[in-house]
Amino acid sequence: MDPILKKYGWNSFFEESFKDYPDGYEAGRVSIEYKNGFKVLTKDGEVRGKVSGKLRQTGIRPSVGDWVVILRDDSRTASIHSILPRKSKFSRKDPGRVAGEQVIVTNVDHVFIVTSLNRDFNLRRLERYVAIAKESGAVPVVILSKSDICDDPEERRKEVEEIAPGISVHVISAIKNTGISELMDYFSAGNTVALLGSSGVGKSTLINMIMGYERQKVSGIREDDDRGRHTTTERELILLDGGGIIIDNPGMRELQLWEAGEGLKETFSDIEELSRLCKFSDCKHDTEPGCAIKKAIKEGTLSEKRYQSYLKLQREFLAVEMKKNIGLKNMEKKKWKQISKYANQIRKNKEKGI
Ligand SMILES: Nc1nc2c(ncn2[C@@H]2O[C@H](COP(=O)(O)OP(=O)(O)OP(=O)(O)O)[C@@H](O)[C@H]2O)c(=O)[nH]1
Ligand SMILES: [Zn+2]
Repeated sequence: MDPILKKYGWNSFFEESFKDYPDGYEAGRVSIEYKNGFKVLTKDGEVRGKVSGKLRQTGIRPSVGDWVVILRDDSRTASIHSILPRKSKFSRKDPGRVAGEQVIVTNVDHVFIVTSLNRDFNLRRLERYVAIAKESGAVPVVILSKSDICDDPEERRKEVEEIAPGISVHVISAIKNTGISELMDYFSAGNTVALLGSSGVGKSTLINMIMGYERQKVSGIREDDDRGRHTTTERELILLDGGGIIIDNPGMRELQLWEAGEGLKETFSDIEELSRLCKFSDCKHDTEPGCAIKKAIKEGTLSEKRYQSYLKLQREFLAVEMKKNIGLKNMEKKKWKQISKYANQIRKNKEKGI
């Protein structure tokens, strides 16, 4: 396996889907998305990648983090022929389309869910982020930041561990430089970490500390101005000196539960398990007798707030699913409209003898 690609996160999973490509095709990882192209890291350095006509037709666009298959035009430019299957994927509803999916980043191994130990601390929001992270296929890690301004960080840690069983929780302070060296274990060679969290929780500060220097804002880099290209996002996949990969990730703030069926179930596995104990298999956990959820709430083994949070996220998820279906139906309608228009045209041409 190529040692340089390995540094960028290449592994047997991607190798397996790449192995049947003929000679001349190369694998590379998308590190930045520009308005009309991508920066792709290859074993021979960076190239500027453009999506091939065939890939464009599929409607699937590469995202930061993707492993892509390229054919070079020359040493610095290449066309992107395909996207290798993704190990994990963060997406949200495309703000520009009714029910379009916008993939934000892919192939993330660990996602740091950062929340600060001040007013931002909110167990319900954490549950939501954990569900999104689980659904993506990445492993969630909770980072409780700014412990220096919290009276009882260990108490908060316990609360988080309760709602997110099995998930690692780290308490850190950038000011006091505590808890950060433990995070370095996640930056082993080839492992990709992305950060998720509200504005102001200290994500940039943490990235700077991990990188060991004050990183320039990606948006400030305008290396392509001379050719009229600009970065469209501030997202960048960065290789750390000590190995490991970090995706600096402003866009992840507005993530919705785009796809969260399994992620939601896993996050609330306690509730899912309880509901299996209800007397009726279609129990609405409302007024039915023998309801295990109502019983657990009454006995204090399940918190009412957690149950409400579960219901809320489930409603949100169902609403998105509905929108998706409406979007699909509209797409279908449009397609048939086009087909009948085309058929009419053919008929008219025939009548005219064209
Ligand atoms: N008290 C305290 N403040 C911190 C700590 N880490 C970061 N801050 C401060 O929190 C503020 C926000 O930090 P940022 O790193 O910019 O937060 P961010 O999450 O990157 O915010 P966005 O870029 O808006 O997403 C800054 O004023 C930091 O100095 C910490 O450990 N303790
Ligand atoms: Zn029930």
